[in-house]
Amino acid sequence: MAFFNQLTRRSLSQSAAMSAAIKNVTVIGSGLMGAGIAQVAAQTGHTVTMVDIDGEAVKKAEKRIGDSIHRVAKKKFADGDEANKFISEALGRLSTSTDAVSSVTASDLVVEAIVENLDVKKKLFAQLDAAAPQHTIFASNTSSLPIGKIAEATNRKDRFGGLHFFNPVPVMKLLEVVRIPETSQATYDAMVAWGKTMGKVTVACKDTPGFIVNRLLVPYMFEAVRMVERGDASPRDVDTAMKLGAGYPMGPFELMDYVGLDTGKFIVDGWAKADPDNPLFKSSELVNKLVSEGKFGVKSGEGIYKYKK
Ligand SMILES: CCCCCCCC(=O)CC(=O)SCCNC(=O)CCNC(=O)[C@H](O)C(C)(C)COP(=O)(O)OP(=O)(O)OC[C@H]1O[C@@H](n2cnc3c(N)ncnc32)[C@H](O)[C@@H]1OP(=O)(O)O
Ligand SMILES: NC(=O)C1=CN([C@@H]2O[C@H](COP(=O)(O)OP(=O)(O)OC[C@H]3O[C@@H](n4cnc5c(N)ncnc54)[C@H](O)[C@@H]3O)[C@@H](O)[C@H]2O)C=CC1
Repeated sequence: MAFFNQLTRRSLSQSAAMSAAIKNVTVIGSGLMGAGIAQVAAQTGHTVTMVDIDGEAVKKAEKRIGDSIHRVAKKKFADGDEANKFISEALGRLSTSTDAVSSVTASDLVVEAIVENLDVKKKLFAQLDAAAPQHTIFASNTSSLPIGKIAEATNRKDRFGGLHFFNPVPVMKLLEVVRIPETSQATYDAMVAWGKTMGKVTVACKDTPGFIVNRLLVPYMFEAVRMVERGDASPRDVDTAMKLGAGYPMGPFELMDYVGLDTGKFIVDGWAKADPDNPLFKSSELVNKLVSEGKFGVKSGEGIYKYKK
């Protein structure tokens, strides 16, 4: 018992040391998710570098962060001066870059939120592994790819895990923390502790397809698409039905447009490849067609529905 307590104390103090050390955060990818993660990290006192290969994407992200942080501050502070102070301090902690490798040299934690493609993620992590300090924890925000496969690109599997946020990050309270067999206890504890400093409620999940939420949500969305493809109901009526009949804040088609049909397609295509006989992972002609036309949803101005640009 004394030995166990000693071990527990040691691992707790190790993880406390690691989480206390998470001050500098690099977020790679400044799309829907990366911008949200960078914003919340800056709001909660971290020094943040937000990186994207695309300079235009960085500019768009800065605009989205500006809008979102004003909404957050308005809700948080009745006093306008306090709200302005909160905004300017948070934005003061956030810088941007288009060079991933040079942005991790002083990083304690790297959260990757780039395109949902295994080879692209592995290539990025291999480059970062060579440049980041030894203590730096690497995490992927992937929706559907195996964390263990992404980690193979590095020599730091013990300091690698999944940190899966939800869209919109400043609003959604959940963070799924995913460990692979090699993730050390200290790394896992540091990721959970960091999630709490980000104001999130964490749940633990093994490295299984879709973790918890997406394993349930993605088949539900694609079943809604199949219903429309069969001509059983219109997207509008399905959305209305699920909002008013099941209490969901958005119907499945509104949510697909919100998260991005391209991301949805990457997810089911990947799962179908790994498990071709699973009827829940069948792709959809409608989604494939929209994605091939560049209709990704809200972010491109059109998906299932049309949006004002
Ligand atoms: C194809 C399959 C692909 C799957 C892809 C994988 C995806 C993943 O890996 C995991 C995911 O993220 S799944 C998506 C999870 N997200 C959801 O389910 C969102 C559902 N929608 C909602 O909760 C609300 O409609 C929502 C909160 C979005 C908006 O709420 P409302 O409709 O009530 O609209 P508002 O009145 O504008 O907002 C309500 C309150 O929230 C604040 N707010 C909204 N957006 C914000 C943002 N971006 N930044 C900061 N604050 C924001 C807003 O201020 C408002 O606050 P109150 O003034 O207090 O009401
Ligand atoms: N959209 C959603 O609701 C959610 C998405 N995710 C996951 O988060 C990740 C990002 O998704 P989104 O933000 O929706 O995508 P997005 O398409 O909005 O943004 C991705 C960004 O990554 C950039 N990028 C691509 N390759 C890069 C590289 N090598 N280096 C630096 N930047 C690069 C792109 O220029 C783009 O700006 C994906 O893995 C996705 O599965 C996780 C939770 C929710």
